[in-house]
Amino acid sequence: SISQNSHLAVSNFLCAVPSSPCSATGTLTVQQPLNYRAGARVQPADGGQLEEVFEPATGRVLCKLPCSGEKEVDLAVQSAKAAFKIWSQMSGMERCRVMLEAARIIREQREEIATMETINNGKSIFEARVDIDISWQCLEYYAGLAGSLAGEHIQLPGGSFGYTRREPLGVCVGIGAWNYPFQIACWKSGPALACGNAMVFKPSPFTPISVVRLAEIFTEAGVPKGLFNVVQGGAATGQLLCQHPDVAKISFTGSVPTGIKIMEMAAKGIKPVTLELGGKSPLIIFSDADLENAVKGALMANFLTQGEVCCNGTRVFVERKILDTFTKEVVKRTQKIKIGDPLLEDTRMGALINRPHLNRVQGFIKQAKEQGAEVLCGGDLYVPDDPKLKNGYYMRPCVLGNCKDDMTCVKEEIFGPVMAILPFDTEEEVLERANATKFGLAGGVFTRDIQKAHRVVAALKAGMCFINNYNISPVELPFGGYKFSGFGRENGRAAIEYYSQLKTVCVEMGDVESVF
Ligand SMILES: NC(=O)c1ccc[n+]([C@@H]2O[C@H](COP(=O)([O-])OP(=O)(O)OC[C@H]3O[C@@H](n4cnc5c(N)ncnc54)[C@H](O)[C@@H]3O)[C@@H](O)[C@H]2O)c1
Ligand SMILES: C[N+](C)(C)CCCC=O
Repeated sequence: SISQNSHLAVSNFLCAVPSSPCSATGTLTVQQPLNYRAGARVQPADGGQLEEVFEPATGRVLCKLPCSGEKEVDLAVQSAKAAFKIWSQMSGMERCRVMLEAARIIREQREEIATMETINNGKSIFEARVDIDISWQCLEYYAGLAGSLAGEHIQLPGGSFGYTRREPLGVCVGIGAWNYPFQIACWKSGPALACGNAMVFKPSPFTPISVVRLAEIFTEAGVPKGLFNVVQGGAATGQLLCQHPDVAKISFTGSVPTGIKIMEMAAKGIKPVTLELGGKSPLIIFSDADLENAVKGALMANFLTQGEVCCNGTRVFVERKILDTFTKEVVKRTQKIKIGDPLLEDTRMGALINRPHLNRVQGFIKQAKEQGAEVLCGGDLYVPDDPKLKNGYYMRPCVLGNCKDDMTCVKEEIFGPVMAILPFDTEEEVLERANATKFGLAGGVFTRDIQKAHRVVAALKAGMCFINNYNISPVELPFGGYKFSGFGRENGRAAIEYYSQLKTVCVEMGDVESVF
């Protein structure tokens, strides 16, 4: 069971006593407006096109979202600029106190935020609670670092010296994906605010709701009005943000094609970027692994958030000696995953984000079959008995056997609940195959041989590697990709590098020795 995982234990403890649910599936009324600027919810100054926002569990329209234009984007950036002047002058300890208060409020509102996230994203409430816990832990962690951010003092000849100052960048733009809406906003705002920056955040137009609550929480915690703003919209709004001359940095989470466009725009303004992009990560199971843990790990690596997870280990390489035993057990457990109303306590898989995405995932499975893969379980649409869920976007989690490395289902990111099992014979062979991908976000290995485990992860060309576990998220550990999966890091001390800049000061204590 998922509760065996020690990194989820804190969350599970809190899960045991949920406060009364704020809303049931099919009933949430979205609080409007959804833009947030200068410390308040605002209608966009030039809201143009309306986007429909869906509740994945039921398929109903939750609200219509006005996409912000140039004027609104500029107002949000100006609001952030004004707040930056105040926030950046505060001491790290002062920022720490405000951020700790924000973390406390998130904890207090955990059930309400998790419910909102579940209704808008479709993931199970069980998982949404874990996401919210990771979110407040992130703010707590960076609050802790805020007070200790410092430069260096360097002695030079004759009593002269130099020192470095770690300074904020200014107005940072955060652009998020729809799979972890609240958590992505915290992973970006945590280090950004700790370093003294202001932020304008644009969530995915599919999941615009919970981030506005984060903005309200920051205000309630005491940040200067305008320090964290939310601008709603899709690609056009995102472009306006990236191209704005007063934006100092862009932190993006999303797909590789959009990441490329973001980098092009950033290049024109010489703006630093963090790119958290897609993946097709390998999970390697050796025959000496603890089979029970390896099976659990494979499920964790593939089926969280309906498989819509960037770092999923979707290429599961299994040493041939244990292929049949492992596969049988994985299939058995996958078939037992409880699908349905994501707000029910025992549901472990909810609905995919929207109908086009569900169709896309189904298309990958159809193509996999055409290319010779065998569907060992699932892959078909799931229609829950509850009539209110009949238009939701559900499918049964799928395990594919008889996979080959050149199949589309093994090469491309599916971003759905589809695991591909691939046999291997030797360590050398599996490493070669595991690294034969344009992506490099994550990777994992299950083995009882400690030397082999470290040798294998050292050879994996991926930014986030797991030994004998998968997809846990301690906020203390840096997270980010190699190759087409992006660059820059979120979480851990490493993220500070990406939200600050070093100023060097050289101090002369003697006379100037001029060459002229
Ligand atoms: N590495 C990570 O940490 C991580 C985490 C979550 C998701 N992802 C990746 O995200 C992808 C799924 O998310 P998605 O479908 O929302 O991705 P996406 O690239 O379609 O959209 C991501 C965000 O970018 C915005 N956007 C789209 N076009 C833009 C443009 N031209 N300029 C500026 N902004 C633009 C979108 O509105 C959205 O807010 C998957 O590939 C997944 O692997 C990566
Ligand atoms: C919290 N997880 C499961 C590690 C996911 C991180 C974000 C990727 O989509």
